[in-house]
Amino acid sequence: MGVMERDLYIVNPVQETAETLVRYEDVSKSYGDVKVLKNLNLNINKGEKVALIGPSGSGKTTIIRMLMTLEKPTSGFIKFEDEYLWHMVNKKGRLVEADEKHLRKMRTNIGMVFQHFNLFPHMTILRNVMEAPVRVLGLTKEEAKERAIEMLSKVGLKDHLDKYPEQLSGGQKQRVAIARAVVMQPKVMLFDEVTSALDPELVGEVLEVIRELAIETDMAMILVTHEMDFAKEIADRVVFLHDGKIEEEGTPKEIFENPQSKRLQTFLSRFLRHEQQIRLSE
Ligand SMILES: Nc1ncnc2c1ncn2[C@@H]1O[C@H](COP(=O)(O)OP(=O)(O)OP(=O)(O)O)[C@@H](O)[C@H]1O
Repeated sequence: MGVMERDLYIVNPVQETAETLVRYEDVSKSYGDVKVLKNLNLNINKGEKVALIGPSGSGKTTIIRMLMTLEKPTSGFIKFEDEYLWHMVNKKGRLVEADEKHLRKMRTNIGMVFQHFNLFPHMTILRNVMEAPVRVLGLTKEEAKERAIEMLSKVGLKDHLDKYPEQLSGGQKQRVAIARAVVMQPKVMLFDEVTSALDPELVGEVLEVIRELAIETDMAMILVTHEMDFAKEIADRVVFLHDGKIEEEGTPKEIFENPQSKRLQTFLSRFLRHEQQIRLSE
């Protein structure tokens, strides 16, 4: 790819196309006086797998929490297909703040897996996965059960349906959490550092499940991750954030093999040094 094309890609003109699923339009987020996201413009296409990388505090988690409707943007718009997430058109045809009903409807398109599994401790694994399809989608118990068993089989937990979360390892719990989100058939799945609370030997099994989902499904995925090899392998696009802004973005090959900005180069070299240290100490 020539230099000009690459430069254009970094600048990211974020044109909306028929393929656009999610679009952050000039989105800023502040906590008090602290601006943690600064005029973010970002397109996520249907089915696209996007990895968000960057130093601690650069705003990665905030980006996906706003999409999950857990944090409200201070300014700007988040478009989801033909609608806005945090806004809706009222009877007079004006764009106004979304009400709870609108947010609830929009949320059904979005699935999220957190660092900590957030399973219901008093429910079996099967009930954990069946609960939302019955309550939110209105499926019958039988339909939800069938769907849940299929999903739990996919993540390798068919033999644990009647167990409770406390009887499972961290890796298994995280696989249940993934099944619980994916069973809703969202259009986009959000993964927020889903392996960072796990013992190192359990990381692989969770990444493997996500990798398979990435290959098999046409859901879009946004992953906040510190697993660079994983990002390299499954992402269509990698977005590097620094201090609340997109500093650089590109294909994994561009970002990891030919980083342009000094900050990205520094970030990656620190990361590699850190990984080498871990390997040496093992
Ligand atoms: N509820 C909150 N109140 C105040 N400040 C917050 C809140 N949530 C996040 N922040 C701040 O916003 C900034 C961005 O946080 P965010 O979690 O999005 O970063 P991050 O890139 O995901 O970092 P990390 O890799 O450490 O998770 C940080 O400085 C954080 O301290």
